[in-house]
Amino acid sequence: MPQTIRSVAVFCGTRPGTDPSHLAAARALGAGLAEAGIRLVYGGGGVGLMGAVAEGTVAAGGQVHGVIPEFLTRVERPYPDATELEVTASMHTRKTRMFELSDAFITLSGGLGTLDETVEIITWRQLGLHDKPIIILDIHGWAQSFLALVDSLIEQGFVDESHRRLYAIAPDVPAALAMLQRAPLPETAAPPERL
Ligand SMILES: Nc1ncnc2c1ncn2[C@@H]1O[C@H](COP(=O)(O)O)[C@@H](O)[C@H]1O
Repeated sequence: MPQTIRSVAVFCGTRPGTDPSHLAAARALGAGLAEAGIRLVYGGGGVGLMGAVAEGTVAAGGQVHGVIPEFLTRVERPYPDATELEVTASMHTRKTRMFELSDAFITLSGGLGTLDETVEIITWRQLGLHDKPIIILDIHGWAQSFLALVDSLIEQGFVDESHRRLYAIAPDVPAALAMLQRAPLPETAAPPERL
């Protein structure tokens, strides 16, 4: 019997955004992961959408593993009820640990940090460093400007058209959860020294 996804990293904002649908999606995603028996791995913060996704998971009885660099603990204020909170020495270690701990990645809405995390995990897949599913949630049109940028880069000959298949777009949380449940457990992942 094929193994399924057990642990998912969620990338999302330290702010809630102006439209309430982002916060609602964060809570629903957290709860949906818990109900599917999937552990949430995330940046450890208790603020904005990060806090909401963790709260959604814990409220539904799920497991939360936060990974936060020491220097950000005063700014992103760790979510107090996480099952586990790992404090790293640097941003790089945080990213590497989140990568190691996760079988798949979901991007929820967010700002520049969320974009950085998303683009990095896509480019690691482009480089063959892993084959873990990457799902981008398009809540309230959040992903549209990113998708338009990729279209423009393809049109200008800087990105191969096939690279659109490195990630999937989900219109809402139930669609993202359904994609996760259909995904096989990835087999390939580079050792941390290659990242
Ligand atoms: N350069 C960065 N690399 C990785 N993660 C980052 C970076 N800058 C900020 N972050 C983290 O991303 C999340 C979300 O940040 P938003 O800017 O609110 O999207 C947060 O944990 C940042 O520490």
